[in-house]
Amino acid sequence: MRKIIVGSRRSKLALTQTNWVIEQLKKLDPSFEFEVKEIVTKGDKILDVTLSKVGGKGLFVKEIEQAMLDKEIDMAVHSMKDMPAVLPEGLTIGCIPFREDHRDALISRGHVKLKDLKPGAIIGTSSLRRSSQLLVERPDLEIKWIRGNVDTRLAKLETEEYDAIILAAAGLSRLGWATDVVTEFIDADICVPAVGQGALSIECREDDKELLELFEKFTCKQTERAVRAERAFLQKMEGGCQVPIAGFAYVAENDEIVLNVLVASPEGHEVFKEELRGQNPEELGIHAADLLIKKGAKDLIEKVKRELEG
Ligand SMILES: NCc1[nH]cc(CCC(=O)O)c1CC(=O)O
Repeated sequence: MRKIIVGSRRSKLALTQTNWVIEQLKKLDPSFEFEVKEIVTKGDKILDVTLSKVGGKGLFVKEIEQAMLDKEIDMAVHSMKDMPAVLPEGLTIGCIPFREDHRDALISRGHVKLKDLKPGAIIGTSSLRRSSQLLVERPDLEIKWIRGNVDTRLAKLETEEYDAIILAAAGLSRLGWATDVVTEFIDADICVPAVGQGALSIECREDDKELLELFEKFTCKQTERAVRAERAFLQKMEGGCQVPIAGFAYVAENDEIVLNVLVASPEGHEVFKEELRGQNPEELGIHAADLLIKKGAKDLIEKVKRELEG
């Protein structure tokens, strides 16, 4: 019997997701044994700065990927939205399970909805994607950076001066928070979710045929097509983390993929937004990026980069 070593970050969300996936895989095929190996990543150690300032997404994933290449672990479960657009050679996303709620969730003191928050209300988020889109709706809001894991942020809403915070609905539900902690689920047309938000990514070595065969049974084809479109968009945009980029796709009844994308300026003054439909995920994602680039999104990205460097 093969024992699969599963690498996981030590955060409660990461371990919860990892253990949940292991339980599902065991049900699908009881012939494997699993062992979790905890890995502390750079992203977990740096808690005092905005993520976008210290290198963004890759931080949570890189060390885990290295352990996989070194065969210290065989697979890992990541939040899809923490995955960089390009994977290291030799590794692959072997499985994308059914997607949870893709939306962002507003949690406010006294359960006051977004449109009813008092002028100048303080919103806790460290995501440029969320802050810029909220500012489009409510330019008067004040954004205050907040860090820490989901439970820490919820605690800060009680103890620090935030009027509201925004978190991914999926993270909340995976951690066992009932939906009634959420004041308002924000629809994708108001706040386009992060690429991959609400989905999981199970990564393994490209040549691990045994695992890939097992993963086949746990893959959600529709989520996979949607996420592939989103990630093709992300890769083609090459935005880095200083510019708000968002992408969300779903598969409609006729099997067509509907992809919503957004690139915006950090303050929400400039917004490039599109909705496209198509059958081929990669073509659709690239097409979406090309459209935004043509409208000026790439110039905006370059401008923001120059401002940060200069
Ligand atoms: N940025 C951290 C992160 N990475 C994945 C999730 C949770 C949910 C998901 O899978 O999208 C979260 C928390 C959050 O954004 O609220």
